[in-house]
Amino acid sequence: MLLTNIKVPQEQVSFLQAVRQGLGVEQGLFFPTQWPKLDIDALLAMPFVARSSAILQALIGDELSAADIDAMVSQAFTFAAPLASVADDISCLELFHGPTLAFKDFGGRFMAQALAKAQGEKKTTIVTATSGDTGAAVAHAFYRQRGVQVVILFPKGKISPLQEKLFTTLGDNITTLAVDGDFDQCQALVKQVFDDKPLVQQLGINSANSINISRLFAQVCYYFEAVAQVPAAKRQQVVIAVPSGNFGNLTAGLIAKAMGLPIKRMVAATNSNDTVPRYWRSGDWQPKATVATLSNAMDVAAPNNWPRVEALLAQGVIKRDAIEAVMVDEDDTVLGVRQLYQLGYLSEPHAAVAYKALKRSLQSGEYGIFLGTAHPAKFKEQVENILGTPIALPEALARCAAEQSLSKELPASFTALKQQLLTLEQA
Ligand SMILES: N[C@@H](CCOP(=O)(O)O)C(=O)O
Repeated sequence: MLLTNIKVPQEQVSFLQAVRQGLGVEQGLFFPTQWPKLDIDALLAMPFVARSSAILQALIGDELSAADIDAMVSQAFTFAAPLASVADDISCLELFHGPTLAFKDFGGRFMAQALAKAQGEKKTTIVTATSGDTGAAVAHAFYRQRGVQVVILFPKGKISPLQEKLFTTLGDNITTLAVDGDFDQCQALVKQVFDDKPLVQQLGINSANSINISRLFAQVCYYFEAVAQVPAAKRQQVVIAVPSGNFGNLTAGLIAKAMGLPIKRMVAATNSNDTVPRYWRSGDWQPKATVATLSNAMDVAAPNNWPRVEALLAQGVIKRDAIEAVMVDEDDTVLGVRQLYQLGYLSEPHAAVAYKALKRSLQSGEYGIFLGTAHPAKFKEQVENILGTPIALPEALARCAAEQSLSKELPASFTALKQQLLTLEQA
């Protein structure tokens, strides 16, 4: 399967080249122009890992053997994505049963497998920006991997304390930089690194953000797993609400739909950082300064993956009415966490945003799924404040909670970042 640079379509690369390179020229994202059509009923009858391997084989093509892809998926997807019933015809797809308790484990771990195939042990420096969950997933997926240095940029003081502890306490080949700025500045810095060609060459620069297509392909698989768990009689009525920040998760769902998965509608749920819902209404792309919210991982003003959504629309494989864009403010987020708790379901602000957006969108006869992108305990303080009840820590969080953060501070400046990267190379 060839991937095309969305900005510079003459640049076309294979899957492994896209994995190796990360970003195309002029900061263009790689994306396929065609989508494989699959036998959906046969796929939905398969177990998760075997089905995911079949999906990824169809997306990647014959550049990797079926046996290789099987092995990669078996190594990466070692945890489940269960659908938890919350109310009549509403369920939460729980994507937080991996090692870092967030949906990013699917993509981060699969990318580690894909990069090993693409690069072997060739020296690589993975520069990644996080607004909360990507950082930990990437750090754990590449921790102590030979030949790989990971540098994670996060907005200082703007992610939850436990999200931060999960990746800033590891050390070894994981360097973490607390940037004096917001997530968008961190992401812009990562992209700027790709523009410095001598630096890219010298350090073997890559990114494990959803910039890298392997991250997104992996995420397509859990949408199939969601629909596979819906009662057969309801499968043509599925509406999925996605807590959206950088819009990789929504893009992965739309890819699944483009491949034939019966998803009636996708609801892009944002917090008050509502560039997309405003754009969807007005046609004006007007990112505003980021505001800090309870759902901090979605505090993104200029979602990186939006050009990929536009590409799917331009390809004609996704119709405009298949996407609804809904903003959920802070009061409604709090209400969502409380209402879910009253229904007997412990949740957290990101899932609550998706739940509230789903409730606004869902019509009679439809079956609603909202994505549970992170474990509630990652937002212990916020959830305890909202519910007034103590939240127990799973082992992964309890282990790192007491450890010392090893982060260094960094101004939001490319020169300062470059200096850090070069210092790391000399160490
Ligand atoms: N919400 C993300 C931001 C980075 O998104 P990515 O999908 O491009 O890695 C986070 O939690 O870090």
